[in-house]
Amino acid sequence: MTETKQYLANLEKELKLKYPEQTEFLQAVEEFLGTVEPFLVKNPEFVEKNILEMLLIPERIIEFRIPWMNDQGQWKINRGYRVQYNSALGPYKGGMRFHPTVNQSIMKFLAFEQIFKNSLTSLPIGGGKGGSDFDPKGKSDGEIMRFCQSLMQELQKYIGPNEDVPAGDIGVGGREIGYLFGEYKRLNGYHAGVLTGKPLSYWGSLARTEATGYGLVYFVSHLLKDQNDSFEGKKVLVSGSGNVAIYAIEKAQELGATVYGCCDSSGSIIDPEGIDLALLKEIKEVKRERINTYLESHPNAEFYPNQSVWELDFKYDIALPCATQNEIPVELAKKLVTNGVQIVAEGANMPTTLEALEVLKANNIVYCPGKAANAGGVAVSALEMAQNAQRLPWTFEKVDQELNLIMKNIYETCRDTSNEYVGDFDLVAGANIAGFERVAKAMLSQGLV
Ligand SMILES: NC(=O)C1=CN([C@@H]2O[C@H](COP(=O)(O)OP(=O)(O)OC[C@H]3O[C@@H](n4cnc5c(N)ncnc54)[C@H](OP(=O)(O)O)[C@@H]3O)[C@@H](O)[C@H]2O)C=CC1
Ligand SMILES: O=C(O)CCC(=O)C(=O)O
Repeated sequence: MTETKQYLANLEKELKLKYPEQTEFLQAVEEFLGTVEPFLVKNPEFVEKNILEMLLIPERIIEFRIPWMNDQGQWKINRGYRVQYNSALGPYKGGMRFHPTVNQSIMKFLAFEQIFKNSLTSLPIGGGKGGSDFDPKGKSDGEIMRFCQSLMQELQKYIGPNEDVPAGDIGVGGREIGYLFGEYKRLNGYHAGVLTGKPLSYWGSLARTEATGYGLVYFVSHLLKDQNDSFEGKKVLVSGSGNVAIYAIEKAQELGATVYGCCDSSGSIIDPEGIDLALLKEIKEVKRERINTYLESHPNAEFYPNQSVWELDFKYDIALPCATQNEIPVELAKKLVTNGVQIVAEGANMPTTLEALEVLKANNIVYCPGKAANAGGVAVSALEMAQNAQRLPWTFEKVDQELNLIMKNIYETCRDTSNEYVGDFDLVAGANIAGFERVAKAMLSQGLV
């Protein structure tokens, strides 16, 4: 084993001993450390100065309780988190997730990945993430509002337009950001730039709602262009049916693909005529219903209860996982292979397990890691911050054009960096090394802080 490999193995071993229960965090770190050796060999100063050990420890983790009252007058308590992981490149930036599975391991993995994602955008944003184990499903508007207000009572002490700028993630969209913003304003005055993903009537950015899904499809379209190919005529499946999934479907359809299926946590639908996106938006964005209600208007579609789209027997070209972490374990990766998939591009954060990734690699399936492919959302959040600071809203076309350029740049950076350091087309290594390089240089020049 080379000295650098040994150094990396020791870092990983120490973390495993310290946090054996933080499986998602350890997984994200293992994937990252497994790819950066060629860069460290060429740039030994980062090993000498122990930048990696510093990078692996979050600058700060804030954990707090969130008391709130339900509609029946009962007292409820949830846990809240904000992981302020790394501020070498700018204020901490990353979403808030409301989901019952949220714990410190999930928060840390998301914030860790966010550092490199944000770095890849080339915009001035550090890495952070937060959320709560609160389950928004089945809650009334009043309950959501009271919960968000209580969360912000505590979180407001730690955030600000130049300190830490949260946004949405699973379970947090425009409605929740609105309630969070209102409470921050009541306590601190009007600071438009303290949150992104705001509704348009008060300093939200046009195209932020669409940005992650559109950005994902732009990323893949630049990859396809490199292969003299395009989305035209491609068969696509998407997991999830939330913000990222819906706008990935919209852009893929616009570019000529047919998206046959998507899902939520209750099951999957396949529509042989292609997903009716207007109906899906009505079900998910307006009525907040379960996905099987799609069949009321499209009886020719099939509903597969409790099955993810990746479990189905269906031939398609492109898989866009847009639901959650580890939704593609090894057995489903094998299923993707037998279903004839050629490209897997992640809208979700870390939806593919490490073992599943090996299966995809072994079968020469092009794999686009989330930290590169889903960076469009946070990139447009940074553009929202720029608009808020300028006090000028940009047009949809301007933001969308910038987004496409940013995704092109991220794709090309990952491709070229992997060629330079690995001598191969490996977008995981490319994303990790290019994302790390910018952060590491900033950390080195800022000294021991
Ligand atoms: N929003 C953004 O800008 C960005 C989001 N991402 C990532 O994209 C993914 C989706 O986020 P987003 O669309 O915003 O979230 P939403 O809450 O809008 O949608 C999430 C979707 O995924 C499904 N889902 C979530 N958890 C599970 C689960 N455990 N099992 C099965 N299905 C599940 C949900 O189904 P159900 O409603 O039934 O739970 C829903 O359809 C996440 O991984 C997020 O981190 C990445 C970059 C930016
Ligand atoms: O827009 C943002 O700041 C957050 C986006 C996010 O949470 C993510 O990229 O995973």
